Amino acid sequence: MLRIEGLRKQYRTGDAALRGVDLVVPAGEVIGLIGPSGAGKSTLIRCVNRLVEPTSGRILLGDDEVTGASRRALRRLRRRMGMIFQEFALVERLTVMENVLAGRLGTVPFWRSLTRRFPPDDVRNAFATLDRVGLLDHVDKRADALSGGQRQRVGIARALLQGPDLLLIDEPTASLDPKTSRQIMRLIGEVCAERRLAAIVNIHDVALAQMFLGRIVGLKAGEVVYDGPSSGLDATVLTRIYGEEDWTRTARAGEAEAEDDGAAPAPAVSPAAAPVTSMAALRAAAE
Ligand SMILES: Nc1ncnc2c1ncn2[C@@H]1O[C@H](COP(=O)(O)OP(=O)(O)OP(=O)(O)O)[C@@H](O)[C@H]1O
Repeated sequence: MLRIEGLRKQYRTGDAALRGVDLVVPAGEVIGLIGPSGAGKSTLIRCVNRLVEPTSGRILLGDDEVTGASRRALRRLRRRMGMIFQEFALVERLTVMENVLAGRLGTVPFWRSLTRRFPPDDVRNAFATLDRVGLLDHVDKRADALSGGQRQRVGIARALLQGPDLLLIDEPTASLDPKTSRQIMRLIGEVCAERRLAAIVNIHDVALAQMFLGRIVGLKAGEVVYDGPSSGLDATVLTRIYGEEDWTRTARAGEAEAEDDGAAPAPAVSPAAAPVTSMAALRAAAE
């Protein structure tokens, strides 16, 4: 569970990006964070893992306080937070498997990374995770040979391999076509439910958020102006969040049925150990 209490962020420039945000995300729940440009969505996500230092307030992951944690404690806490990015953040010249194993770099001893061997359990887990996200046939492909949807699946698998309690997901579908976007959103919802992960998805596409996420938090000028079911996102609420516009079509689009994407459901395990070609690149990606 993630708990945020009275979170404020004032940048040195004087911008008050967050003005007292309270939010609880239970294990297994994925919330959609929406709001106009500049509302504070990215700041909120970055405060949770303290890439941006909060000005005041408390953030707790389970029973552990993120705010005020020492550098060492923060490193440990960050391992429990998987990040998924809009631009995927893959190492282009490395394979799918190597990119996914990068999710374990924070936990393997340095000598193992030098010998380019990961513990067999990590490798088994990587195969099972790649199977779960539908990429088992692509483990040896280089990242730069993948489609956008496949790249995002690698990003999801890498975050999952960390064994996180929380996923912080920044615009996961911004560079994807509409059908692939639906597949990725569906996959995120499924894996979070299966693994009881809390997740925050920063998302601009309101209809997509409404279609796949049960709960929506609307930010405006650093304040939560809506926190409720996605079915409650009607024209009045959208006006409160974004301002005046004809919202009738957006609100209706979110009610449309999602299409089936045929994602592979059953995990299979392969025990082979994977050599890693560039540990420096993997470490860079993991930091
Ligand atoms: N590094 C920074 N230094 C100073 N001000 C910043 C910084 N980052 C963000 N801000 C300001 O904080 C406010 C919130 O920005 P933030 O990027 O969190 O919004 P957002 O909702 O994620 O916007 P978008 O949807 O466009 O990404 C804005 O006024 C922005 O100008």
